[in-house]
Amino acid sequence: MSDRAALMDLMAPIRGRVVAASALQVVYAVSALVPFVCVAELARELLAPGPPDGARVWTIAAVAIGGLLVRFLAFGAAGAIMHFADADLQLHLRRRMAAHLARVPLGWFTDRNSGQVKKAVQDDVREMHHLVAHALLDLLAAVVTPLAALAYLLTVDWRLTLVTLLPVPLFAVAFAVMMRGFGDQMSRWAEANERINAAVVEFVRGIAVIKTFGQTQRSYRRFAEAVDDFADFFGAWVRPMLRLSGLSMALISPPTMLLVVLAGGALFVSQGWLAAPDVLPFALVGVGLTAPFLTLDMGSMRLRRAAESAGKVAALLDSPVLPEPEEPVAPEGSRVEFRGVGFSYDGETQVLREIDLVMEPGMVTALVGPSGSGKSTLAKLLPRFHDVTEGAVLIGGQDVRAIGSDRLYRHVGFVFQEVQLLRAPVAANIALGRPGAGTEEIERAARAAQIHDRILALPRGYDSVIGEDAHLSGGEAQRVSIARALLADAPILVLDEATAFADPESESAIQDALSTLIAGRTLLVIAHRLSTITGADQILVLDGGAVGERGVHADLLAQDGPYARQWAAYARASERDWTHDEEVVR
Ligand SMILES: Nc1ncnc2c1ncn2[C@@H]1O[C@H](COP(=O)(O)OP(=O)(O)OP(=O)(O)O)[C@@H](O)[C@H]1O
Repeated sequence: MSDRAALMDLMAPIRGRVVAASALQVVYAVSALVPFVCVAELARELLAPGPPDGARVWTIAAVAIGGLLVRFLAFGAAGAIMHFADADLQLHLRRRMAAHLARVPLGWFTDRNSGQVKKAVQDDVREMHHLVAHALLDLLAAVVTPLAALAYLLTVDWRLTLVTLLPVPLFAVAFAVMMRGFGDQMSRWAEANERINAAVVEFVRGIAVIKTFGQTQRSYRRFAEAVDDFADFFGAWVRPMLRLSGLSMALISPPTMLLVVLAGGALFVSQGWLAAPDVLPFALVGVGLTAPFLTLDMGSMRLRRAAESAGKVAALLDSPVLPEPEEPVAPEGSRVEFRGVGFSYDGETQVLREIDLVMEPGMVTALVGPSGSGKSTLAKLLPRFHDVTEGAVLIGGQDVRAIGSDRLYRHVGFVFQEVQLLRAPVAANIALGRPGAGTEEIERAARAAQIHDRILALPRGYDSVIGEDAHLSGGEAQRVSIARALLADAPILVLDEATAFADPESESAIQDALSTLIAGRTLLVIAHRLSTITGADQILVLDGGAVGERGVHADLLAQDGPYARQWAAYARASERDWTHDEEVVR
């Protein structure tokens, strides 16, 4: 769907009101002209030879006042209707987006997509507001008033009307020359801008490294060069354009228009083609004929931007949702089974293939393997962050796709690397695990997650709002999310153990919290710690998306394959870490 079609589509719920407001705006735009026309007509009447017609004079005066009244009423009504319609549209769109986002797969919320959501919900909807509430009506008035003026002038004298319009073709030529190669120049402009941005980002991001290695001058030079390039290019492009733009704008400016009208009028009167008072309407109304050329440019740019934003909102609303089962089933028990599971993010690259895995209740299954081998992807298929592209994932004998999401999350808890805390009180953040949980239960979970004391030390304890009066370290945030999972008390838990490495100070606290969390649960863990790996009931060694080896630690070591080699590397690394810690302590 094109952006423009998307815009029309999104505005469908308020179409009726847009039409009504546009009609009122047309009335406003025409009536805006009425007082000027009346003054011109009055002058023609009074200056005409012979005594003025009193009744006609009064009628003109009445029409002028009536026009003024209608103008104000129509303007107010059109604006009010559009503003109410706009408020409804924004609410409607944001509700639609929220409803849609509640149904997209959890795995869709990557960094990129979250940024996109923020932009669509805030900026893009606001951009559409500008269009609906302001630009559309302004654009309409900018076109209708001059058209009405043109129609009126044609009734006065069509020849002088044509003369009045003389500057328009000249303006068109100057404008066309100015816009030659505009597309190319715009893309060069964007490129130059991008280079500056990249240089700024490099400079700011790397500031610590840059300073440490004494590279400030060099890095700054790159930024300065990018800025100089940009300034040169911009100057070369814009200088001749400014001259042309000045010329074209001067051609259709009111003084030029007045000059043309008066010169043409003088000629017409001297030749006896027109009575002198008949020049007056042209001087009063004709001068504004070219006004839309000045505003149309701005209006059409806004329209384009709003259409672009609408395209992004539509794309968001179009992102595929996770199908919910019509008649959800209940899993019987918490045995987990991956049956011939294959998965691809993009439909082309196979990230997982032919995964078979059974996890009996209470069993610890460790996933190991090199970076990119598919551990996180596999783990995330269980809480249905994505749907498998081949095979099936079953819990308690039921396909996860047939279990309603509410029930699924009561069965499967997860603690992943990217800790998600809401801007809400700490207690509410923990209670997400089980809405309706009492204070006592929340505190018990926090205590078990080794975070209770830290929460009490916050300015308002459990009522402190995350991100406002509660600023938690990475490790503390992890413990809050562990408390949440503890409270949810799901029998199956998916865990990325790397969480434990994020914050060395609280590592042992996190370890204790995790041991409490995993006790007695069926656990699928992306394992990083020797103790978890050696103690696991089964270890899956992933290699390029397939299961390379599987078994318990001792058996795998005895096989002397990839696992044994990886293990040797782990052991060396952790020994080194340990020695390092010792040194620090000493
Ligand atoms: N959201 C995504 N969209 C597309 N491809 C992805 C996405 N997430 C991961 N991948 C790709 O899938 C493959 C497996 O990634 P995955 O994160 O599952 O591996 P991993 O074994 O957990 O790696 P690590 O130990 O580094 O976290 C990689 O090639 C990765 O680039």
